[in-house]
Amino acid sequence: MACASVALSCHILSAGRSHKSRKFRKFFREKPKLSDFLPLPPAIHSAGGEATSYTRLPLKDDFQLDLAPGLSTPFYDVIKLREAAVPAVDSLSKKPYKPTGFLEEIGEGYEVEEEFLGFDSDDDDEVIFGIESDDVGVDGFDEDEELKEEDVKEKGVPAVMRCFDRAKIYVKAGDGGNGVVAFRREKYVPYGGPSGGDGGKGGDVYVEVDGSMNSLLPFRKNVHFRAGRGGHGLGRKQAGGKGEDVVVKVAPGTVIRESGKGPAEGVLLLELLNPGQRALFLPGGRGGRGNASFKTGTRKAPKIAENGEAGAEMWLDLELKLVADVGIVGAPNAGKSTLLSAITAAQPSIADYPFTTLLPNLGVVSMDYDETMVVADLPGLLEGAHKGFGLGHEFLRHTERCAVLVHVVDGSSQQPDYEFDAVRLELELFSPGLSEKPYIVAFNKMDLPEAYEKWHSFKEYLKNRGIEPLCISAMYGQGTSDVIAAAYSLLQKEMAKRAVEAEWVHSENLNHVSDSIEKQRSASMNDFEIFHESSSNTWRVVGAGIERFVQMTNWRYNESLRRFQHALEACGVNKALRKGGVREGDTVIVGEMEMVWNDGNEQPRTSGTKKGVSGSVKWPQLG
Ligand SMILES: Nc1nc2c(ncn2[C@@H]2O[C@H](COP(=O)(O)OP(=O)(O)OP(=O)(O)O)[C@@H](O)[C@H]2O)c(=O)[nH]1
Ligand SMILES: [Mg+2]
Repeated sequence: MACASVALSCHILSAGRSHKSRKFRKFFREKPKLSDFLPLPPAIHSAGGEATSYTRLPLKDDFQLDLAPGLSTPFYDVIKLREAAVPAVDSLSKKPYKPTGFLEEIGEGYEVEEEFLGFDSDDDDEVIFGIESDDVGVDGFDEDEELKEEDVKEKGVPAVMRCFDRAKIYVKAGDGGNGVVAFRREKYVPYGGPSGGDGGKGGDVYVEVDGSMNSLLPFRKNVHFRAGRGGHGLGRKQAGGKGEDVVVKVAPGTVIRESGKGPAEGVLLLELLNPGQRALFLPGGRGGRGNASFKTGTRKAPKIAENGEAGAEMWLDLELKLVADVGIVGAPNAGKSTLLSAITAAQPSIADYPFTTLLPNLGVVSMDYDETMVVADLPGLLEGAHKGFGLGHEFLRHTERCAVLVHVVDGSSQQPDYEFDAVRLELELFSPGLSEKPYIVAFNKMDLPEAYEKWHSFKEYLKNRGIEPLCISAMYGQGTSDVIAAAYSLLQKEMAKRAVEAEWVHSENLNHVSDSIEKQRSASMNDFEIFHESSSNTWRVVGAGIERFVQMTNWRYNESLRRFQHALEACGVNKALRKGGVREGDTVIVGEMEMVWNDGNEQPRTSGTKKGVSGSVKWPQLG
């Protein structure tokens, strides 16, 4: 599949509005004249691209209105956007357009200038947040095959697009190195004493936001991230080295969840928005102690050492949400990409068929030296997008991060007002929060007579609902400066509202996952629960502290057994088992260790002060 040749580019565009939009800038106030939108000759019509031969799918019939029987006016809730308006894949795999045109004098209202309008798609340094549509391999479509409505229900999203903004990875912190048992042997030093060094700490796992990344595609090939294990201790009290850290780099706007079991979403762990943010995610395991560390005044030659602590491990679900200020939404073919190309230097694919845009494109509008806003052009929405129809579902969630939405309505469609309502309904159904975002309505294609004719009634329709729409011709860059100004002013207001929230986000402790693991590691051994399975006479002792103790015990040394028995007695496990009614021969499981309970008197003595215990787990009966 064509995934391998995916061309990605990440840019924050420095250029502001495109050259062409400046040339054609013309503001209209209350009532625009049709002459304001004079169509240009075909050579220029493309404003970045002729539709050439890709007009196989109907343009205006993308929407159909289901009328209630006997009614000439459709109800709001029977609005239907056609589901089947999905392009043939082969048509997507062709170069969308390759325009090169020169302006000519075309009449009143336009500047006369020779100007290069197009770009060569071969050498374009494309400013998109995603992949070029000609590189996308989409299965299941044939150009010659007639698309039937029932064929295109819930559309499968190609693998490359799934990986673009979602990934599942495995991270593991390094295990601590083992401590060792060693004794100093030197001439003339008869009792040199213990000299086994401690193991080194395991490597940590960090997660860092890399500003140059704009997708999660790198995780298609790299799924496992393991930090290095700590070095084992050595003789002469030499400690092992620290394990190598691993840094998982993610794109700005990545949300990290613990992988959920089943279809349910896992627990939200981190939201990484800004480049440079770095979180210590999983701390490496502690190194095990060597026998030098066990030396005490009464125990001069201990023959015991610990294993290194196991590093924490986890499966994570990563999800990338766009971090754009303004999101352009609308039905397929409404002119969203054309608008983006008119107000920014982005050069998204534009063509006369629905679903030209498969992945979001980003562009930056710079009003002033330090006043910029990031605008995202999103794939078209159609009815049922909130349920996963078309491409909408994959990308609707990208709009969740946008502060402001710009609704582009195709003025030349049959019923622009119903198209607008349907898109709003889709947003609302996906998430009520989306429809509450501040938005601007841009009635597009005003250069076409059929759009011009409908503008007045559309405006009235929205005005009655308290909305003031703007009319534009994205193709000729007319009215787009009003859209920018309105979006920017809404954005400022929204940002002021969010300032308090942002403060909270910045003060958030990014290392909280690692902190909670550390906290769990320092859990007391006295904190445990006992579960009894009567059918198999099994007793399970569950507690982070005691389980960690078992994991770090190196059973190769005999003294480990004594220490373990002592720990079971001291932290009350034996007592609790006896109280629960444990009997001779029952199985006791602590962590990965399985033992048999022994009621006899052969139990090891735990300390000099105690005379022995009247029951203990017998060592060892490995399961
Ligand atoms: N006449 C005219 N045509 C326009 C205008 N804006 C866009 N178009 C045309 O409408 C068609 C669709 O434009 P796009 O920008 O690709 O539309 P889109 O909303 O991004 O479409 P999808 O990505 O498929 O959802 C193209 O043929 C454009 O040239 C406009 O202002 N006037
Ligand atoms: Mg588009």
